[in-house]
Amino acid sequence: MAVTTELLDCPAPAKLNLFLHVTGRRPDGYHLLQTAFRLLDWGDRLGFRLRADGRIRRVTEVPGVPPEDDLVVRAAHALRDWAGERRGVDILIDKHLPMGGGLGGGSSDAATTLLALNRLWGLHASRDALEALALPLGADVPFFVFGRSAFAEGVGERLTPLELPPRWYVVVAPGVSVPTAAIFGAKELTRNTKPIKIADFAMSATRNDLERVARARYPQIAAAIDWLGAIAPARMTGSGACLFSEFESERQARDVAGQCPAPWRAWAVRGLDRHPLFDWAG
Ligand SMILES: C[C@](O)(CO)[C@H](O)COP(=O)(O)OP(=O)(O)OC[C@H]1O[C@@H](n2ccc(N)nc2=O)[C@H](O)[C@@H]1O
Ligand SMILES: Nc1ncnc2c1ncn2[C@@H]1O[C@H](COP(=O)(O)OP(=O)(O)OP(=O)(O)O)[C@@H](O)[C@H]1O
Repeated sequence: MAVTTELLDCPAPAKLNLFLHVTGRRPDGYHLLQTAFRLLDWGDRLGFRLRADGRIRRVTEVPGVPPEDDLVVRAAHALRDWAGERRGVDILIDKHLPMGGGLGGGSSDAATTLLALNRLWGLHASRDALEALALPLGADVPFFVFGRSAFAEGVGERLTPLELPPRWYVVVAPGVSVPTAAIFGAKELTRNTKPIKIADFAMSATRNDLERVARARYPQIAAAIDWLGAIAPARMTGSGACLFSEFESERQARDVAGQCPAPWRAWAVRGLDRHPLFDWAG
């Protein structure tokens, strides 16, 4: 029988890939990347309630994602098996991030689950241990556990902290959902960008190598990048579909977001330096 306890309410912030270079491909088909991750002050919210009976249940419907496939459920099982924990949890999801948006919504939900259950179950797992559990769940999940702006290499799991200036972003969702695997699998994708040094990272000297493929396949993405790009330099995040521009002030960002034509959606959001649950890993 479930025990009624307090709900632990936790944020699952979005990320942007400020740039994304594809530098190679591993024999297993996964791609070697260089990217700069930035957390955003905007995301999903998750609720966790302890269960004494050992069951792990997602108690909210997420359209298109059966509970057994949900990364939050898979993350909870991975952590419980690793720790030998006997208690369970009910998980509520309040989705705000567009799915298949390149904002890392599912990955961030999974990382928040690892961080929250580490606390709820009193496991005291180290950040390194949580990052190791995170990687099999998805290439972006270790970054959200790492919890700071980062320069990432490998498939995204080799993370170096990156100091970034305070910035605002306009994020535009062009109303399509992009399957990451199809973009990485495209024949026309270039996979030989020369590696850069972390110290050489600058927005103007980098790009998103996945953007050309996504633009060609999704005219809505091309049209939205062209609209935003006429106002400020604009770029796709991750494998799309969302795109963004960077601004120094909230006022500029809000002004541009307010001009976004329907049916596209736009948000003005602040870049974060730290994940709000940063202290929840040892
Ligand atoms: C595009 C990014 O969001 C950039 O941060 C990530 O590289 C994708 O991370 P993710 O959504 O967590 O992706 P995963 O769930 O691990 O992988 C989805 C699929 O994308 C492809 N994939 C992903 C990451 C990577 N470095 N190389 C790949 O080729 C693989 O076909 C994989 O089956
Ligand atoms: N909790 C979850 N929230 C969203 N998607 C989930 C979740 N669990 C599993 N998924 C699956 O993951 C897929 C990708 O969703 P997500 O929103 O993370 O994409 P994304 O923002 O493009 O991610 P990335 O930037 O990491 O490529 C969804 O289409 C869905 O099938």
